[in-house]
Amino acid sequence: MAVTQSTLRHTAAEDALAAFVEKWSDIIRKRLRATSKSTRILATLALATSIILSAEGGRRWWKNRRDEREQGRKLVRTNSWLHNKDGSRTIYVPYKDGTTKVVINNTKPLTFEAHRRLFLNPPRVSGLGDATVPSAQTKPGLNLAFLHQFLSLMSIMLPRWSSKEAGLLLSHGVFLMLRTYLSLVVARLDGEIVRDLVAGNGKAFLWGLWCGLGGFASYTNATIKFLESKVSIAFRTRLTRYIHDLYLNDNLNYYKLSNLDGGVGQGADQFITQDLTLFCASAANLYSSLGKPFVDLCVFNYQLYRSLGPLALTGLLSNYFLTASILRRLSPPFGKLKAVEGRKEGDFRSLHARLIANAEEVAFYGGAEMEKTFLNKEFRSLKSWMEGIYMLKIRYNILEDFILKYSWSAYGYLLSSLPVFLPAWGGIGGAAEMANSVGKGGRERNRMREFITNKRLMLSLADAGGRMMYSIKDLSELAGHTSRVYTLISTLHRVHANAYHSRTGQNELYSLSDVQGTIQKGFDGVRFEHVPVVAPGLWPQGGEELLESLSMIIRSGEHLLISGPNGVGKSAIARILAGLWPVYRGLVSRPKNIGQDGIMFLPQRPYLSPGTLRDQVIYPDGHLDMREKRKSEDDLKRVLEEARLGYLPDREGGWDTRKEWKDVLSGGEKQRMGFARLLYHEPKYAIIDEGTSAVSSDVEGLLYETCKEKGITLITVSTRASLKKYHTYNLILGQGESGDGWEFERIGTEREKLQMEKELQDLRQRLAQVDEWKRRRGEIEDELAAVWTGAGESLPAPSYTEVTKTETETESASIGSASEDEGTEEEAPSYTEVEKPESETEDAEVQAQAS
Ligand SMILES: Nc1ncnc2c1ncn2[C@@H]1O[C@H](COP(=O)(O)OP(=O)(O)OP(=O)(O)O)[C@@H](O)[C@H]1O
Repeated sequence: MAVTQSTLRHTAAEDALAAFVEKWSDIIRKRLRATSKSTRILATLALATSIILSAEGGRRWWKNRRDEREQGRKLVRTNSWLHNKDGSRTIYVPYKDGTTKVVINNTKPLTFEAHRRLFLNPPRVSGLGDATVPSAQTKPGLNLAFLHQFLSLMSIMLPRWSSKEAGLLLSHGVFLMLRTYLSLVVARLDGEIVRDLVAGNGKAFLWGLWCGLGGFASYTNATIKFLESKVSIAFRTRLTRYIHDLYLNDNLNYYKLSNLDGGVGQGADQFITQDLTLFCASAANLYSSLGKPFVDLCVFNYQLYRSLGPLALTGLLSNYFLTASILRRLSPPFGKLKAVEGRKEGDFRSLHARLIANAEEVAFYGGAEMEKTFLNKEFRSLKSWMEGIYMLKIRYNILEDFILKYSWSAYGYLLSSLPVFLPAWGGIGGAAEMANSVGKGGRERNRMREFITNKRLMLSLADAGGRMMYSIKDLSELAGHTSRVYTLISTLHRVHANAYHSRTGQNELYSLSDVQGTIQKGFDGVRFEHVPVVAPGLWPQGGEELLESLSMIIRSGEHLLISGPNGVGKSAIARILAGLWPVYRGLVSRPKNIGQDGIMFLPQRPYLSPGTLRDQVIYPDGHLDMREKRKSEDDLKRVLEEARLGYLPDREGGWDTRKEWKDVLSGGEKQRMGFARLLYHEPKYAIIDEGTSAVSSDVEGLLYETCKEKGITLITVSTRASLKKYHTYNLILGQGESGDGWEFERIGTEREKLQMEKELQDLRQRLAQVDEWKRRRGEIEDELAAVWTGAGESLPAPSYTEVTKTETETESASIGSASEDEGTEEEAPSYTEVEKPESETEDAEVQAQAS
């Protein structure tokens, strides 16, 4: 029977297909017959052209894709990217077997300017204060400040309604609605299944079980979760790129943020990694966890209003407000607690990062115990803070459950009884009560039905309302994360725009609001005009003056040595010149940035970047920049040889080797790598801060001479006087009694000549004593000769080598026949042995000094 059925169905399907094909071929045939010959030729030509064109298009597309894949692989291998004409960058990231192309658009300066108002001049009503102290003034929580902060961040995360993020939010919303709709359909289906079961309708019952709604609902739920993660990562991408653009740019904000401003403490790492992630995740989660209950609340409230009347609705609404205000009043300040927790997490993490960065130094000192103490102390502080939060959460949860679960249900019964006790106010239910057209039994059944319906509604409503109320806690935690991210961005804006204004109207001396000097870029030389050298304090504190006023000028080809005792401010001059520290007064002129006509700084602590060996030599250039400069690997090899590092590519396994270079290279090698960079970039000016302290003195000389040969004007910061010979000028700091004086002099001037002459005079005086020493030696030799003759035999004075031999022989002889030999023969050579070489050495020394 079953077989017959399937065969039947099979033939029916074939028939239908045949009929379909027949029908359409008929139509096409008829149309063709109706068209003229020329139209047919034209159509054939058009078809042939389009086939040819699309084949060519396909071929080109395929070729482009292949080229792109090839380029991607190459760029990934060399760790570099493409600069596009509009300032954006194209990078390739590994994806599956190949690479995928990502275009990164830099945030435009105009966007930063537009946002500055939001972050530096918040509306007065938000209570965020002025730009001087961004958000630390206001406690993070559910207040207007939170609203302002959140909306400001939203303007970055959702820049346009046509952006990808808006699309994601929209589709997320659609799926959320779909889920609400599906839960309604499922509820109805539930009812139908029960009805069919009770009615004994097996076919309909099974059909109800097998309908594909379950699969669709699961798909919807999974998609909602997926879209939530997509929204979160899209928000995070926007914010991270924005922050990176503001953090890493020519204004050196990454240095100034922690060294001059201090608004975000030790650094931005915890803010950018942890707090940003938490903020984006909870913002995306809140959208879905608040969206559905909100829709439910609106729908169910309307239905209850219809069945229970206006009084019940007023009661319901006042209940919400009352509950929300009680919960808000009695809830601990979760926002603030979260913000402090974030800070403590950051401190703990940065201690670990510090240990990793300084592992070798700590290991040499054997400082594990001490470091452990620091780490445990920080962790204890974090742990007790978190325990405190959990204790507060328990109390809050008890209160929350009591109100939302028990008081609300009692209140619900009260509202459901309204149509019975106050029928005039009881909506449709009350009207039914008052109509009183049915008998007593009928009225009770009606009341029962109404009550059950209302209770169902009330339960759903309580669920939705409860979820909204539970979200109060999530919201205040979100407020904590929001405040952290807002603080970071507003501090970055403040550093970027240099927006330091004194609140009292009076500037503290040498604070960041007291910067009056000028820095001029593009000058062919280095010039300081009445510039105080000041070590800055963290805003709003003032700085510490190291030198009152410095004036000097260095032109191309004039090399300068800045010397002086430790901590006097030698590196400080380099920091001012590089723009790390502000020019508080006067004028600083310098060449433009790194480049052929520019200036390059070699810092005191050598820095090695992550990447290949090639990247170390060409830093801060990338591989593509190197190509654009038309430099080849042979050039790099030559540069390494000049820096006495020619063996590195062979030793490390080629230019593409990637290693933790800071551990692989020795101290001296790191410094020589700095010189290799200098010789690669060949800037016109270079500032070398203690750049050869770990390099042997013969190589040091060669490095200096090579740089000078290449036409690099050197400004060296060093305590080593031996470097003087490579320079034209010397700036000596730490002069005078208080140590804040300085002298700027030419090396090899009249004064220096006088000094040298004084030293020569000393030498001559010592040489004059040489004749005296010679006479004395003659006397001693005469005396000795007399002693020898007295012993009965005159021996020539033994040479140094002979002495060594004699000594050994003497030793063995003395072991063999200690009693036989008398002291005279053996003792005499040892006397001469000491005397002669000593006098010879003296002679040599004196001659060397004289020469
Ligand atoms: N980031 C900073 N913020 C504030 N003050 C600083 C900072 N860095 C250094 N200082 C202070 O500035 C002063 C000068 O430091 P600088 O590094 O210029 O000394 P230096 O003469 O180069 O010493 P050395 O020969 O030891 O390198 C020091 O007293 C130091 O404490």
